[in-house]
This record gives sequence, structure tokens and C-alpha cells, in this order.
Amino acid sequence: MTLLELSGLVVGYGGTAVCPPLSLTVAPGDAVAVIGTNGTGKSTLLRTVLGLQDPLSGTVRAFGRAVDERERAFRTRVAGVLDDDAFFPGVTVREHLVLTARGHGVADAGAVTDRVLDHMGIAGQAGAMPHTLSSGQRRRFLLASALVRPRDLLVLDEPEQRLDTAMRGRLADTLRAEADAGTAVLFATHDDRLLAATGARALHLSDDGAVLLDPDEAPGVLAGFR
Ligand SMILES: Nc1ncnc2c1ncn2[C@@H]1O[C@H](COP(=O)(O)OP(=O)(O)OP(=O)(O)O)[C@@H](O)[C@H]1O
Repeated sequence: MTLLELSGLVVGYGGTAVCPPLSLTVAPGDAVAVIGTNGTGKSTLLRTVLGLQDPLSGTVRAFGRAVDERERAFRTRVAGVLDDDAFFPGVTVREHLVLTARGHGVADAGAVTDRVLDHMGIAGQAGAMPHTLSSGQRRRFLLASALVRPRDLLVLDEPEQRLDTAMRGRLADTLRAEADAGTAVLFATHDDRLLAATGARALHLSDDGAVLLDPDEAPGVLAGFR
């Protein structure tokens, strides 16, 4: 079964492509990493997959339909964490997460939130305002926002950013568990250890084209960017 299908996809801005045309199919339980040096279009690709910008050409289909983030049916099944953050004033970390969970129909939103806060190691920050968190704590919080809600497709842009080594290990375990549970995971990364630990296939973007690598060779290719 195909959950996400990119076909002849070209992404970019103002009519100018930022990466080569690409095609990719992702099934439930698949983990796919998008890799490439800075500026090769990874974030732009993920934004397009999330329906936040239109393709220049080609198609992005999720769950058998063209992606459209205005459709609730799409939003309820797709959890995305990009490199941006915006918070409601006067709403704590825990309250943000409970609101997110409730908004997506989670019945025991408080209990789920407390489990995820604990899992992400930020239970001690539950009552804090998001803007008072350290950058790594804020990253943990943003990742938590994807984990408190239902999801069939998880899209993460460099989820390892600003996380300490132990939390990067936890992140790898989490992504593997997500895939094992049947969630499709698509993430951009610069971390070859995260890539190896998740066992993800890697889509390598470069001037030479978009190439799907085997899990065995992908971490070596990524490490070679250093
Ligand atoms: N809003 C925008 N308008 C125009 N060009 C943009 C915009 N955002 C990004 N770009 C350009 O698109 C190209 C790809 O950027 P993108 O952020 O997708 O790369 P990336 O692979 O995610 O990079 P990095 O590894 O540095 O995060 C870059 O040349 C960038 O300057």
C-alpha cells in the first residue's frame, strides 16, 4: 500500500526549482531520510509534502489524494515539525500539548501529554512558558507536539537539531518505534548516526539528481559531507 507518492515532483520558489525532479513512494511503516548538503532543497521538499507550498510541477499525493493542508482529513493524519515555532501567549508547555491532543480528538489528552513530556525529558518544564525554554528543550517540546496526536505520516525537518547526544539516541529509538507501529516517517537530517540508527532509506538530493540510497550505504554518504 502506498501512503505517500511523489511523482515527477519539482519544488522551488517563484518558478525556480531548488532541487532535481524526484519520484518516491512511501508505504506505512517506511522510514525515509532526505539528505543533501545545505541548500539542496530538503526543507522546501518537506514543506511541499506538507501542503504548505505548491509544487512547481509534478504531484504529491497522500492517502490517495493530492495534498491540501486545508483539508481536515489530511491534517488529522499528518504530523509535521519544521524549523519554526510559534506559541500562544500565556499558555504553558503542557497546555499547548493538551490543546494539540484534544484538537485532534485524543480522549485522554492529559495522560498522553504527561507520557510524552516524560518520554521527551521535559516533564520538569510542563508548567513553563515555551519562550523560557532552552533551544534544545524547545526542540523537544516541538517534537512532543507531533507525538501527542494521532499520525499516519510523520514529517520532521532536521529533528536532531540542538538535541544533546542522549536525546538524539532517544529520537532514533522513537523514529524506529514509529515506523514499527506503521507510521510512515519522512525526515531531513544531517546526522549520519541518526540515519544509521533508524535504518531509514535515504533520498540523496544533489546537483546530479535525486537518488534513493540503500540503508547500508546512506550513512557513509551522509558522513562524507563533513
Ligand atoms: N522563501 C524562500 N524564497 C526563495 N528561496 C528560498 C526560500 N527558502 C529557501 N530558499 C532557497 O531554496 C534553496 C533550498 O533551501 P532549503 O531550505 O530547502 O534547503 P535545505 O536543503 O533544507 O538546506 P539546509 O541543509 O541548510 O537546511 C536555497 O537556495 C534557499 O536559499
